[in-house]
Amino acid sequence: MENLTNEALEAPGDSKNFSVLNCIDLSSPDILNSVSLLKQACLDSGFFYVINHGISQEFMDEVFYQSKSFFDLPLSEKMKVLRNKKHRGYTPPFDEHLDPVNQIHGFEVARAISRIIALALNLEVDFFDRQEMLGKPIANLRLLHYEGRVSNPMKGTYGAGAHSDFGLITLLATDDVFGLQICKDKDAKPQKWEFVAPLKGAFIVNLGDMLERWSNCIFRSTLHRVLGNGQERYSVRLRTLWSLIMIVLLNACPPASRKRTLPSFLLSNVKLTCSSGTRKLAFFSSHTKNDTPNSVVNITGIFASSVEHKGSVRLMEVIVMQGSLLVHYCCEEWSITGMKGSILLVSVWCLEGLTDLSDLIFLVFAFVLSVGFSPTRRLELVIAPSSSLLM
Ligand SMILES: O=C(O)CCC(=O)C(=O)O
Ligand SMILES: [Fe+2]
Repeated sequence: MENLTNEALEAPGDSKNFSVLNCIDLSSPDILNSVSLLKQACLDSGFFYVINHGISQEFMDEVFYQSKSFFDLPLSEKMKVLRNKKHRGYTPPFDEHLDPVNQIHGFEVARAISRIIALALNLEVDFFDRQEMLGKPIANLRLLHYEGRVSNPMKGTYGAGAHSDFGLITLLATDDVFGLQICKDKDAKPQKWEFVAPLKGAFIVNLGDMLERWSNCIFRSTLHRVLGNGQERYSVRLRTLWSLIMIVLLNACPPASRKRTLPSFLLSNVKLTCSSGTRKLAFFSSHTKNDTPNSVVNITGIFASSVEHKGSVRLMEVIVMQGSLLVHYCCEEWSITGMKGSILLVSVWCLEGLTDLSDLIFLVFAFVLSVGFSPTRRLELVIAPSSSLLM
């Protein structure tokens, strides 16, 4: 457990406890300036503010008002809308409530930001904002209520524990109570946590793990957490993922090396035949400059086959949004004097409730077969309910 004093909980009067974030004005005609500010922020912490996003203050005030009214209801009332198996509804002690109307507003902001992100990655402006990507995004809107408890990091109690968000980007609106902290370097000892100040009318935006991966670890998905200081706190969070079905194949360099080359992206469509029929998939791959384009991804038969990197499979990650599933697959070769092998790690995160187990089994085995499983490989399969991720 980290070695923290209660200073971390004090209302941050001292500016050195703050992270100074760039502010992107979505209404600004100076797009080059926005791209530059956003790129700087994405390289630094992956956190920034957006202002003039087109969602009115009156609307946000109403959202917070409704949120507060809901959380003020007696528990018995709230339990009537207990979350369902798709994780929609009330979740004690955290509360969530899906409002599709509000999501439409949020998507427009996410779309506008994704266009600037694309430019910052030297991609076509509509790279992320196209039908396959954000056409029918999976998104998750939460109204969060932190009861007025005082967190104690030394005892491991938090408003929300340290995590990074998965997905593309997260939009966060908070009231004016401090609590959100980021840690730019998770490996630093001791870790340094900085407050992100609430900014009236702005959304705090942070990049998710997927964007970190897609950008070859250049853009950051930063660890963050929420500390309670005794005051009640409300926030509204929209996480955007992608369209319903998508495969992302990445021939990423080992994360440890954090190689600093911008990937180029290749987009094509493949068909996947699985237990519930043929599905059209948007297929994305990235490759580093050293790879020969197209040799990186070799699609055979019904599924993508292994990723070649200088003749051998080095590291491959496949992330599949299969309706409600997110499968994260990683194959890494190791070699210790005289011994060689590889590790296969398949994590299956069930985002919306596991509805079709046969699809899941199919996917896992397709992955394993596609790289040629051998006894020297260790296979780890992690199936985690979404609630453990959606903290
Ligand atoms: O409430 C906040 O300030 C942050 C919430 C958060 O990080 C999350 O829900 O992923
Ligand atoms: Fe988060």
